[in-house]
Amino acid sequence: MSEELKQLRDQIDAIDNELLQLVSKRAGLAQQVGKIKKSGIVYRPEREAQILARMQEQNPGPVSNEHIKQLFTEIMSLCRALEKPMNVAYLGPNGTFSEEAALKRFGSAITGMACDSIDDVFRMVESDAANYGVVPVENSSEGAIGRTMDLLLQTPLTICGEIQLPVHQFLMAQQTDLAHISKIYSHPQSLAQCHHWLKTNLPHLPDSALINAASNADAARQAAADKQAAAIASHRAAELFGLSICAENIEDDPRNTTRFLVIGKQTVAPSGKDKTSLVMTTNNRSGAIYTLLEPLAQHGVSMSRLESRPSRTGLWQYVFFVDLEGHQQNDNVAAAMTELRDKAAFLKILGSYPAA
Ligand SMILES: C=C(O[C@@H]1C=C(C(=O)O)C=C[C@H]1O)C(=O)O
Repeated sequence: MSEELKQLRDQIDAIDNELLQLVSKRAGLAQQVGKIKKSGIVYRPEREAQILARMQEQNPGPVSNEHIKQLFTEIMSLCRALEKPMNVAYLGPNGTFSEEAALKRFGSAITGMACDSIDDVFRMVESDAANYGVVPVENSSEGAIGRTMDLLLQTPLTICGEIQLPVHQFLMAQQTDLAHISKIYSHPQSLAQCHHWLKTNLPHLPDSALINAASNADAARQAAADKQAAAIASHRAAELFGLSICAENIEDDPRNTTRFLVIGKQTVAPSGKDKTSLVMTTNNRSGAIYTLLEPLAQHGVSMSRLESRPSRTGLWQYVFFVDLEGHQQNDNVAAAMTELRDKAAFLKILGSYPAA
């Protein structure tokens, strides 16, 4: 080994020793914080969001902000686990984008609970079998996930956070020759997201060869049992089921992103950069939606999302899901909510939480 290399490695070893001492000291402090928390609620999304924002602001480089965020998410994950172990439910099986989203937010020091359906994720949290749930709510190219929105309307749970996950789709099979593929399994939303790529690169496949699966991970499982089949799924699914990657990033829109919500039983304090989600109905007069949006405009509250869903209580009646900028404890949001309570036939605040 050259003298220069040895010197550099000696310095790295010394820094690792210091890092280990610092991480252990931090973990000890988190344990003490855990003892002070009387409510028993360990996870504080607003505090974690502030720490991640500060670390990215102060990041001197050369490590990217994205990697700094991952590193500190992991450090907080292990500190949290020392306060109290945490169960997080998500749409399974393992290898789905929902699992990826859960790990992105909570880090790896959690017990993951893969559920069979979005309904089950809600049930697990409602019954306290899980502390938190992670559910998909919208995709940038395919729009809203209707089931999640319908369940949000009924549930007593609150939204504690949001996760934006760039969704990259991979074509995977037992071998990598596209000519040998006679069918492709995937979740209908992933098939739709790769429509153009499939038509261009596998023109010999009829539409009947594109087979709906319950999830992308389930698609990978089926492809692992059939030599002529391929699956469209996440990179993690290929690893889990021992499949080879035939093509990467085959989504038609490279900015393709899915937004997930964290659901739980707590109200989250303001972080300084928050969102508030609510659902409301009008009294069905003409111009009624204008009446609902007017208080927001008057109090200078920006709306980042407006989505309507059939109300299921009457034909052509709708509920409106609205995301606002700001926390319900902010003066302008609180004032707008007070007015809305008077004007809306029904209003439910789903939660305020740190903006992703
Ligand atoms: C240590 C705490 O508990 C948890 C762990 C945190 C951390 O590791 O920094 C931050 C917030 C909480 O989710 C705390 O509330 O300060």
